[in-house]
Amino acid sequence: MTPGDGYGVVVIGGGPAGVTAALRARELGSSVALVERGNLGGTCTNDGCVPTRVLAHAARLARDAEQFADYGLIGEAPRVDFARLLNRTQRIVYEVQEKKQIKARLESAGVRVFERAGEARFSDPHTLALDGAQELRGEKFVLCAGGRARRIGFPGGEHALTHSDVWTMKGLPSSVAVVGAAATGCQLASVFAAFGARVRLLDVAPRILGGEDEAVSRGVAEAFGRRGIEVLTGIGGIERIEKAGGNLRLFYRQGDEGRELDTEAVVLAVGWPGNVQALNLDAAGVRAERGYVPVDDALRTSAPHVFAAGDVTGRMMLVQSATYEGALAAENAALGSDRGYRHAIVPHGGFTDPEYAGVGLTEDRAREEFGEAGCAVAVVPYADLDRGVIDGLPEGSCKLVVSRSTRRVLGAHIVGEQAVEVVQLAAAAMRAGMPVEQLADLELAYPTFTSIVGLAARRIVRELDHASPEGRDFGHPGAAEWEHSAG
Ligand SMILES: Cc1cc2nc3c(=O)[nH]c(=O)nc-3n(C[C@H](O)[C@H](O)[C@H](O)COP(=O)(O)OP(=O)(O)OC[C@H]3O[C@@H](n4cnc5c(N)ncnc54)[C@H](O)[C@@H]3O)c2cc1C
Ligand SMILES: NC(=O)c1ccc[n+]([C@@H]2O[C@H](COP(=O)([O-])OP(=O)(O)OC[C@H]3O[C@@H](n4cnc5c(N)ncnc54)[C@H](O)[C@@H]3O)[C@@H](O)[C@H]2O)c1
Repeated sequence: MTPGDGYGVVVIGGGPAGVTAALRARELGSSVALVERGNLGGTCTNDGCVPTRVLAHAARLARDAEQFADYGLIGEAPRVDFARLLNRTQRIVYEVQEKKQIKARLESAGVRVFERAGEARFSDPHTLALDGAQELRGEKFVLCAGGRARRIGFPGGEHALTHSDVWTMKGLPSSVAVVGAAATGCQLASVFAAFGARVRLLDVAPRILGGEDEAVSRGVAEAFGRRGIEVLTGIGGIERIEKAGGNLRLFYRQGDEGRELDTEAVVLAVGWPGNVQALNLDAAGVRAERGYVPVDDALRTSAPHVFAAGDVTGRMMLVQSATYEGALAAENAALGSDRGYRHAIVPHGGFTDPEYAGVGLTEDRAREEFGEAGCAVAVVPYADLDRGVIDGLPEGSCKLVVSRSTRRVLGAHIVGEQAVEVVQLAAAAMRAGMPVEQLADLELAYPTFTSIVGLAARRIVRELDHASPEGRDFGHPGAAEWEHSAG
């Protein structure tokens, strides 16, 4: 490729990673083109975070209405009009698009945008073929093609839906079997249950939310049980789906036994492979592995002129990480630099009821890395919070994991109201390298859910003080706390 021939940086994908990459590369002076096969916004705006969060908000409103009578409010308990809710969901996706004005923003920054351009595919290392025989040449490329819901092959699999099909449902199914109990599956199970559907949640893994701290898995599973969601973990796999009257019959294995359940809908949430196939990566010399594009810490693929960011790398499939990676890949592509990065402190969570969240090492991982005796752990129940009692939401707990030698926070894992917001405080403390004593000292606002992080930190400080040879004896841990529960 000769200088002046084509764009300095071509970005494939108009989701969070691609849009950030294009803006950053342009900011650094490159000529930039962005190709999106469909609508700008990616899974995040169109099919994932935004519409899912709308359903979670509606579920929250329905749940809050259950407290009306307790708080002296008179009114009928609402029923869901699912079709209307899905209209609202589409409306909000549109409003978020309108708010962001992604195309105008890219274009005013000087990015050439090819939207609804069909699948881009490499025809040689520096050329992309777009639908309609158009060609696009680039010196460097940033692959931000995201991922898609995995489909598993079994007889009758065509009767199963994915989360993308939920947006066009005609009405609320009376019963749903959600297969896959990680972030997507748990959120879907939670909202369907909140609207009154009978929900069965199945997973081959021994526990739901298998990537989270064990306390989070247990806390959410128990809470789901209290809400009538049947959690079926450790299944041997799905065998087939058959039509049975107006319903579906799902056959699955549990140990040596074949089992079945009848349900109106089956939704698969069994994984999220990268969108690699259509890209014809071989033509660019880019290696794909197990459905993703592997990258080094500088986000470089196996071809030195091609970078990748976001879900397509299979590293950390979250919006905040996709945007970080998009910016970094663009810098390395535009500047020819080699700056590396590994995700370490990534607060994340799910908008289930109750919410869950985590950041840093799980307790098990921390004990593996720092030794059994190297960690101090406190678990504070939400019931200790006055705010939990005030709002009638005492369910959940906050676990804080701290290194005994450095006194730094290694991880925080929360189940309970506003958990995804609360965890950000622990993340900030981790990023600042704050000793747990400083976190314990913060005069956090009362009465808030976030103050649970302070309670956990103070519990650990007391424990560490007790344990140190020069430590002073403050008496029973927790005795000097204003917020506590006798239970
Ligand atoms: C149900 C659900 C809920 C989620 N909720 C959250 C949440 O609450 N918080 C959070 O942080 N994350 C959430 N996620 C994850 C989040 O959506 C992703 O991590 C994020 O969208 C990744 O951004 P990306 O830019 O890498 O990919 P995407 O957002 O998927 O964007 C990739 C884009 O590339 C385009 N593309 C693909 N192939 C081609 C091609 N060959 N040519 C041209 N264009 C192409 C696609 O059309 C797409 O627009 C959720 C995911 C799901 C499925
Ligand atoms: N709130 C959020 O931030 C949010 C929400 C949704 C998704 N995401 C992100 O999107 C990515 C994909 O998440 P996901 O939940 O869709 O997929 P996942 O790959 O994280 O989990 C898939 C689940 O399906 C199970 N599974 C696999 N095969 C199965 C089978 N044959 N039968 C039964 N169970 C099976 C796995 O054990 C696992 O629990 C994740 O990285 C996640 O972080 C984030």
